[in-house]
Amino acid sequence: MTSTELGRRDAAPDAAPALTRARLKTFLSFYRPHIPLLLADLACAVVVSLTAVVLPLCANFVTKHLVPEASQSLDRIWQMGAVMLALLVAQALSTLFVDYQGHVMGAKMESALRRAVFEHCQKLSFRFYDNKRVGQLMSRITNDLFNLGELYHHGPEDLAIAALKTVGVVLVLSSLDPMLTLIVAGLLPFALAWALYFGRRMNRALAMGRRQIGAINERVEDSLAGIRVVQAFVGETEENRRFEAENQKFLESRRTGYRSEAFFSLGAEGFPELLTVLVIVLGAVRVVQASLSVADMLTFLLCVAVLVDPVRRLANFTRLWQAGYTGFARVMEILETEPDIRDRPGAVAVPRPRGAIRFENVGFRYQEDGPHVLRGLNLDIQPGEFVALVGASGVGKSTLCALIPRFYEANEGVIRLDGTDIRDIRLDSLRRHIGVVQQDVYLFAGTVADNLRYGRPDATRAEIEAAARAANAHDFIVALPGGYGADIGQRGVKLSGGQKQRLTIARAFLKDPAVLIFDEATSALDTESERAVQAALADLAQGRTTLVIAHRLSTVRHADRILVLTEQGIAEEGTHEALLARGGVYAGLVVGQGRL
Ligand SMILES: Nc1ncnc2c1ncn2[C@@H]1O[C@H](COP(=O)(O)OP(=O)(O)OP(=O)(O)O)[C@@H](O)[C@H]1O
Repeated sequence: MTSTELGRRDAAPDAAPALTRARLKTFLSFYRPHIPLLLADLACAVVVSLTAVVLPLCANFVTKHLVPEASQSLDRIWQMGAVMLALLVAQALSTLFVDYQGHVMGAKMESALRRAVFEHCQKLSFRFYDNKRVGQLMSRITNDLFNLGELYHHGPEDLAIAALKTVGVVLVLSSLDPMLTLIVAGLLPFALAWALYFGRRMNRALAMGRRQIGAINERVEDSLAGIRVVQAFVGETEENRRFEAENQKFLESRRTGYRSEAFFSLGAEGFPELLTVLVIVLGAVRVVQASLSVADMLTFLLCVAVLVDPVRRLANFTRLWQAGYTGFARVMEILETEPDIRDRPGAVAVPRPRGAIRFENVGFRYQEDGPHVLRGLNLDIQPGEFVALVGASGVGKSTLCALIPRFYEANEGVIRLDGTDIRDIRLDSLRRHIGVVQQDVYLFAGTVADNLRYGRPDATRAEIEAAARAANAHDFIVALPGGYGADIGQRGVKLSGGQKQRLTIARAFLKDPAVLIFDEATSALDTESERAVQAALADLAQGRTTLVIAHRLSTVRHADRILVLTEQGIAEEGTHEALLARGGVYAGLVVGQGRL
């Protein structure tokens, strides 16, 4: 399945997907590590069901046989009392086990699947995330998996208890009065149909509610993450309106859900009452006709109470199945999405490369049927060379750089690092040797030190400080309240643009890559910050191959080589002076920026 297909699925109605044999097999396979617990859970479910059936039988025995002979059997009544108490204890202990260990089993399965999904998400490429909404992914990893955990736990137990109780009770009742049993059992399908009908409507509304929660998540995330833009554009009213539209849809789904739930509960509570009245009236008639004893009628009444439980459980199972299986299918869609960028068979880890990069006839497009962003591109970069990439916005500078660490895979041609096709190098090894300082700086919520250490978790405090000094960041870091331990806020909001960029440079210093890709920030920094960033970059570039996507021509001046990218490919290359003298595209760009 492709990530585009997945993106479309999120917008599709939340219908439960078809249950195929293969899917069911996969669904059940997650029980495998928990078979002992599952069997214990089922054994307890058997105990719960049998005790529920045996207790009315005990009552029957006491009222039918022991009470009439009370003078000789008081002791036996006490004994029966003890037996019933023992049954109750067994039932209580089994219920306790099912409620506790059964839930733990479900939670373990849920958490293992959540880990698998999260780990799988880490492997999926940029292309997957280009087509995905984080809010919807979050709702798969949280809500969907919660529903699945519930199904894994309650599903087998509900089915086992419902089946055993129904069969047990019907057997007991038919041994007492087959005719009355037939009437009582004849009502069961109606009760079930009621429960299933309203249960299904309730589920549909619940599913709609879940989808709406995903949409609300998405809105909240988008709006709050972009709060600066919202406030700068005075977009609060529009944001509130868009949020409220989703919120209202959520309310509507809840309203529909609660209406069906009310009818569902009406059936769940009304059905036993109806059966009780029926058994009292018809039972009394049978007693008067001497075809039923009062003791048997009492047993009937006790059994009717037991019989309600399977109906409730079956309705509950359909709800769990609908929510859990839909969740399972949605989660499997992620797990079944093959990472499109993987290690080739036989790919190897390489030692620190010298840093020669070569593009041979490289072509790339983002969508299979989309336009080429790069086509027939040839490029040779020497180890240690400082190369600047310039060109109009959207010509593919960032794309070209993203192909080197294989964030995207070139569709045509070969890219080599020190002569080796990068697809023959293990992905982790390749990326470990390449440092990327992205244009839209991403810092994690946490402290300065945590962020710097990201590329090298074992870095010592001295190494972190050295990297920060090299990136011209040390002085501003120590001036922060808390210094290296200062909390920088979500995505580093408490720092300026230049400070954030210097932190990412320091992070790259610590990683010490052989190849450095620097996508310069387009947003203008003040002169001092720019100078600090430039000096840091110049230091960082020492002794490594550096590819800079330059938006400010001051970055370019001292480059060993400037590549001018146009839609037709590399149109010009040379030093700043040589290209100026040539009076071509580059000279035009320089004039356009008002700098010579
Ligand atoms: N993830 C993506 N999915 C689809 N198309 C994309 C994606 N990223 C970029 N593009 C398209 O590819 C083309 C090249 O984009 P790229 O970001 O490489 O240009 P650039 O030269 O780096 O631009 P800028 O100087 O503005 O950063 C553009 O037309 C852009 O719309």
